[in-house]
Amino acid sequence: QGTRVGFYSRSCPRAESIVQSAVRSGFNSNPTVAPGLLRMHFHDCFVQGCDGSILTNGDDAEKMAGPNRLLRGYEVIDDAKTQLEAACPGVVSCADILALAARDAVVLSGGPGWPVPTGRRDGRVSLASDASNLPGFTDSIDVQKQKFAAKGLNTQDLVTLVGGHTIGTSACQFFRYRLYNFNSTTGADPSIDTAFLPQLRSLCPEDGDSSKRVGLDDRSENRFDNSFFANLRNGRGILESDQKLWTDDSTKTFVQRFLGIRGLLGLTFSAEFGKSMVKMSNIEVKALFGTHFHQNTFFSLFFSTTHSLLK
Ligand code: HEM
Ligand SMILES: [Ca+2]
Ligand SMILES: [Ca+2]
Repeated sequence: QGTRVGFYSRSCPRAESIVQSAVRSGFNSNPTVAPGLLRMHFHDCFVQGCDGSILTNGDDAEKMAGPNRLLRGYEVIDDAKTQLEAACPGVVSCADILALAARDAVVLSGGPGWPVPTGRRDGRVSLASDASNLPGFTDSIDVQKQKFAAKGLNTQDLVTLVGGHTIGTSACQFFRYRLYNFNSTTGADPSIDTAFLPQLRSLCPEDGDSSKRVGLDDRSENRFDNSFFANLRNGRGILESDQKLWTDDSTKTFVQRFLGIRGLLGLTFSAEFGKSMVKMSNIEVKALFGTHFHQNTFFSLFFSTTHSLLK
């Protein structure tokens, strides 16, 4: 794929620990940067590949697009970049900082760690109009699957990665329409647990503040755990797109497997999450000479040569 674990082990040996300490100190002063950084990496990878394009400033840059406007944690990436430039000027890409920071954010939230392949090049293109690749909260399962498949991610990756909603929050604006006048018979989206509905309505009143935030994983928004999937089973998903993972048979099986439903081959969320994250973080990785093949060839030649020279 053009990336490999330990890419900076010679050129900037402290790279990973510098990112980790920046994420930790950002998290200590504001824990919401953890979900923020995980989501930022996802939004980077789905637009122009994992190339740091989400970080570019400008009136028409990606970060100005609707789905990106509420991203959080930019200050943590800036802090890590500043420290890395002091330690190893011009070596570590912003795309790699995002990939490492997403992993570190999951670990700080009590989730799994995984080795992050590095060696991404930063891109130069960042256009708000490209953000239409990103999945939307009203997307059907078919559309969600198509958008993930377009990035080389299968149905299991979709369910696993959306499991990232085990941490973090959503503004009322993205799901309030499910609570009032959703359809003429019941008033609310019928897939919402009837015991949960009054709670959601009091958190997001019909004429209330649309920027008010509600945990995506009810009662476990700070903990990277399995609870998100149990909430889907119980009709307690917050986003329409999340709750549909339970109504559609093709995705429901994976939710059930994460829940360890009897008769189905079990899947361990923490282990699968790391694997799917590595796949996601290799989306359209920029190569030095235009193709992945060339980049791989270049690096393996380069490293085997330097290695034998150093021996
Ligand atoms: C069908 C796919 C997805 C849709 C439609 C979707 C949509 C959303 C929406 C609408 C929010 C609320 C944003 C806000 O109010 O600030 C959100 C939050 C979040 N998303 Fe997703 N998402 C998807 C997949 C993913 C994936 C693959 C990841 C990571 C692997 C992810 C990680 C997060 C996190 C961590 C938050 C909380 C952000 C925070 O607290 O600041 N999402 N998502
Ligand atoms: Ca990108
Ligand atoms: Ca959780």
